[in-house]
Amino acid sequence: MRGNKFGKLFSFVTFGESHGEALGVVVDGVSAGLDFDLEDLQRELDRRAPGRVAGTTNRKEADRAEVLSGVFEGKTLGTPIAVIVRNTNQRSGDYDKLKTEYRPGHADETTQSKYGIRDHRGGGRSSGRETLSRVIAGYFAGLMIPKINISAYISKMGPFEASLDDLKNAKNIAPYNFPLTEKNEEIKKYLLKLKAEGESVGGRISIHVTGVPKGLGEPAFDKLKADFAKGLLSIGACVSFSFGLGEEMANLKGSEVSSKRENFGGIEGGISNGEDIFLTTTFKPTSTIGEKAKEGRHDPCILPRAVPVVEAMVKCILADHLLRQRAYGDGVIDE
Ligand SMILES: Cc1cc2nc3c(=O)[nH]c(=O)nc-3n(C[C@H](O)[C@H](O)[C@H](O)COP(=O)(O)O)c2cc1C
Ligand SMILES: C=C(O[C@@H]1CC(C(=O)O)=C[C@@H](OP(=O)(O)O)[C@H]1O)C(=O)O
Repeated sequence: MRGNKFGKLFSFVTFGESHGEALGVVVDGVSAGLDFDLEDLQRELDRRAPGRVAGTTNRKEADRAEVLSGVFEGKTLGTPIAVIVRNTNQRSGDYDKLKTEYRPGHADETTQSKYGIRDHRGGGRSSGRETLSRVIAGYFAGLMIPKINISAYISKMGPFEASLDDLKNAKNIAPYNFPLTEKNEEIKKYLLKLKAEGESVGGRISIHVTGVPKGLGEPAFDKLKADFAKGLLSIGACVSFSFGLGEEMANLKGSEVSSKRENFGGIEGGISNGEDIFLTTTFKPTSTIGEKAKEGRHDPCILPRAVPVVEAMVKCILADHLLRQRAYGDGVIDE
């Protein structure tokens, strides 16, 4: 099975299955001498971890990061960084039926027919649990881009909608990552009801990035927007990506779209223009529904726990492009 590596100069390989021994990541391209803080890394993992928030999966995992290499006396060494997280709370019997019963929209049928073998337990390699490895990579990417700030939030989840202004007015949007935190109790009830009914719902995650230097991205295949698309669409259950006004552009005239540079979301010609970046991703409703959802431990909505994953992928892509820009020495570096 190929395609386990992401990035060019800042790159990482993720490994592990949801019901195996452990999952983890090897991150390559992290500069030497950066301050490493295990508590900060753990905080990022905790934001995504299962079993913490009512109305998400009940699988309780400590998700403790074990750093195996690449860090010495609180600093990065510049060598490959390997981190693992052990699985401790698998309930593999929940998946017995799924050996042969395939869930529309999940990876069961396509993986089985492509490889002739799969670890069916917990979705195996295709579990949303794989994304803990991305969160670890994102932590190290963040060390590489200290001047860039990335905030992702749920802009739509079922009937709940929020805007960037709502985010700007909010202090701490945990645990649901929805900016109108006064709705948290309602959200909890809504998600618990979906769970009890074996139903699921999708929505949108929006991302606001500040402090991005001008000049990241190349004009043809390595456009910054193209790498965002690939990185974000590679997150399980993400079904679309857009930037700036995105899909709304289909309904607008040129004079309306070009009236504000902001409408292009900080990327023109595939290259960052030095302004804030605005991205949007859509997530489908969780594929495990009905009796399988009621019997098992699933997220009735993926969005609350996908927010830190989205932020991590954006960090990795920006760190990679920043390194590429420095290395190629082609064009102006505006840092
Ligand atoms: C954080 C996170 C949690 C997820 N939780 C579940 C879940 O509990 N049940 C489920 O069926 N899918 C869940 N998914 C979605 C599956 O992982 C995803 O559908 C699967 O990897 C197939 O990929 P695709 O949907 O992109 O085709 C989750 C995804 C993420 C990112
Ligand atoms: C364990 C996690 O989420 C899992 C993602 C997932 C899926 O199909 O993607 C299915 C469930 O797995 P299990 O049945 O083993 O509990 C979720 O709990 C996690 O994100 O860490």
